[in-house]
Amino acid sequence: MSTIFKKIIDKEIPASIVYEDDKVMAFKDINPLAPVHILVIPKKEIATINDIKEEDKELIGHIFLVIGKIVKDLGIDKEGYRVVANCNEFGGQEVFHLHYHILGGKKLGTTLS
Ligand SMILES: CCNC(=O)OC[C@H]1O[C@@H](n2cnc3c(=O)[nH]c(N)nc32)[C@H](O)[C@@H]1O
Repeated sequence: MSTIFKKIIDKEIPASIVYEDDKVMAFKDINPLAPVHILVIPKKEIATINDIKEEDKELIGHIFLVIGKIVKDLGIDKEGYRVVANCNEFGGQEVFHLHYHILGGKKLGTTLS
């Protein structure tokens, strides 16, 4: 089942893209919860963390290197930021296309639940 993120990948709907290569895209969250709130997604349609396969390990590693590049480009690498991935209902996942949230730009609270 296609998601709204697939439409963003296919440029069918707009997004404020901050990074793109052949395997990964990053764009600003439409409902930012912090001064910096970016979503980093694989272009490959992987629904949740549960669906990541052995064959995806290079891709997942690449996603984290892209996160490292984005936070450096934004100048928030040293002050700090949060990377969050939600899985399924209890994890609060709303869009079933794997995505990593980068939250930063302010001191974030410690509540993790
Ligand atoms: C709530 C955490 N669980 C989750 O699944 O996060 C999905 C995240 O995707 C965001 N979002 C939804 N639709 C769109 C859209 O069309 N465009 C953009 N740029 N972001 C979107 C939403 O605000 C949420 O933070």
